[in-house]
Amino acid sequence: MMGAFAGRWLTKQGGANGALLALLIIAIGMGSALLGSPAMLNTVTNMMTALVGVMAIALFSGNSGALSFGHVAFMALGAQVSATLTMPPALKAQLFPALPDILLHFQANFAVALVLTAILVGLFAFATGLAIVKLSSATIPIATLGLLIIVNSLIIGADGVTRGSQAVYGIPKSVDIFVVSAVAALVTGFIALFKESAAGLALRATREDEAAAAAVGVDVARLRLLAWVLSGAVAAIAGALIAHNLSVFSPKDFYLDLTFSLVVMLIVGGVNSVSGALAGTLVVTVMIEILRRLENGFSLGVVEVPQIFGLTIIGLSLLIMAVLYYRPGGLLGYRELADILSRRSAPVASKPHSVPAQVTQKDAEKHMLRVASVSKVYGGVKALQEVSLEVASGEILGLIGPNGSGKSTLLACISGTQSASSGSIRMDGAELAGLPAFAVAQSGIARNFQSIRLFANLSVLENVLVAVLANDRTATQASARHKAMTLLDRLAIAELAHRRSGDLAYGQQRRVEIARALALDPRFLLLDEPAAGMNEAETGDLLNILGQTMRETSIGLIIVDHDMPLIMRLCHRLVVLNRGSVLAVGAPQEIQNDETVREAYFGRRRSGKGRPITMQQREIIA
Ligand SMILES: Nc1ncnc2c1ncn2[C@@H]1O[C@H](COP(=O)(O)OP(=O)(O)OP(=O)(O)O)[C@@H](O)[C@H]1O
Repeated sequence: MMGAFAGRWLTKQGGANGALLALLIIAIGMGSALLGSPAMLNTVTNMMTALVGVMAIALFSGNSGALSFGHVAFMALGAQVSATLTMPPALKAQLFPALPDILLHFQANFAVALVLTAILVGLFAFATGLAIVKLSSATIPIATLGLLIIVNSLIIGADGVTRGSQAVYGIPKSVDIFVVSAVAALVTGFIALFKESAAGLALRATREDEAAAAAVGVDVARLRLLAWVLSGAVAAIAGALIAHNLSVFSPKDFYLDLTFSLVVMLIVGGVNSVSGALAGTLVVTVMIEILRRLENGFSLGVVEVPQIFGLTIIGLSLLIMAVLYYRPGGLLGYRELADILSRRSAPVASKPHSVPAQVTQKDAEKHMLRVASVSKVYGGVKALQEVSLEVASGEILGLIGPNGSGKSTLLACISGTQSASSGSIRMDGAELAGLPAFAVAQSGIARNFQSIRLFANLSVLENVLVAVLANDRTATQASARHKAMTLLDRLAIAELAHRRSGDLAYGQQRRVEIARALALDPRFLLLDEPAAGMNEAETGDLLNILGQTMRETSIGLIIVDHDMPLIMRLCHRLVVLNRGSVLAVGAPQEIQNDETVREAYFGRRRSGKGRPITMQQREIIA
């Protein structure tokens, strides 16, 4: 159990990057303790507490792609809770008159309080996260800002137990440069590990494309909730560190100003990189120190510049605008310290593993996918009307029909990307209609998308790894990598494994998408125009790959394509859709000679209604 857990969490890259960043943080902390002036020591201590807050936001926002303005609320709660847990009862009685007796008399040391604070605020994050993770990446920032405002108001309102808007003082001073450096190093190392873990990788896939991630079996909401809770607990630790460093705080210390500074640090360094979060914190801290000194007025030789009110905040605003304009990905973009030190701007290709020929075990068991009377209505558009079809293991079913006849909609309904308005979709008797896309994928139905939807900023290997890890809970990172490399080798793209998938040529991207779908070990594969945009040679290669896959596995395939020669050569049976209904079903030769199909196409042409028939459609009626 522990072995499997570690196998999914620990990666060489995450470990190396985490260790490097942790060492750097310890070096900065120890360097300032040994060599720095008291003022510098103070600045570095404050920077380390801010760093823990920045890392908390990086954990959620960097991996999920949804920016949070609400984490300072968890910091406020962290400060409040750890102060309450550590202060002497007599002082608590004076400051918090309405505090329940049990809390009044409970007094823990800092280490115990820190753990309890992380757990309690983590539970609060869980409760709030249940709603927040259901929102889209575009609406999460505003919802999290709302959370900050609500928590701030609640803290001020509950003055009997929080001291309201007044300062809480007398908090034991338990934090020095050594404590804060150790905590910051641990937190940063943990977040670097999380980023490369199975959960972190899947979360980064959802950042790139939620629908595509769900289609390979990733439960987006569950992973976002995990990251939200972990990051809430880390933010609470940051708040506790601030309280026990300064010994005093008030709610205004944990509000919009701090939120703005932390978000600036994160964006300046690069929200998608843990090393970037550290770099941003260093750069912005130095800048704040300089601007604060200049804010009170300074001399430029002959010219005396007077006090400039708000210079610090103006400077930070200009900095963030400049970074967003010149380097939208922040100083480090997607790069990590470990990549930079090994001089890799992007990971380089490695030799593929020696791989067995067989990817998926040939399954003796026969599976059936049955679509019965499925309809789909979009507003006033009846995209599908009472469509029924079935496909068996090992069968290749071609789904053809004019543009807009409902082919993509049918694939979307089967895969759970869209929910059918009515009807039933059963695999081996189990109802799939109504299941979310990730559950349909996990039950054994894989798909590609008509317009390619790769996780563009992940490597080719990572694209496939996400799918392997999401569908095999027992897979370790090592075993999943081996399987992913095997699939890439099968698709003849193993040498591209470490390239950023968004940089590949169209035909190569199509192959990555198919490898990613096969990584689910699917019982049925739904391919929507897999040959679109490919030249003749690429289409021929694809045909060979699909043919070989079908020979070696028992996958049932539904393929949509306008490339009639490909459909005719590949498919055992064809279903023709027309205006959302099944027009004909039969062997390719029968369909070619089918009067209804011929009439439907001729009819459309003669009447002049609808779109003109394509060259490929002309072939079917030729
Ligand atoms: N999200 C949507 N909202 C509204 N209407 C939609 C939506 N998706 C598809 N439609 C409509 O449903 C009908 C079927 O579209 P669909 O994309 O399934 O056809 P298709 O056969 O796959 O076409 P093509 O061959 O061009 O890909 C069309 O009239 C289309 O405009």
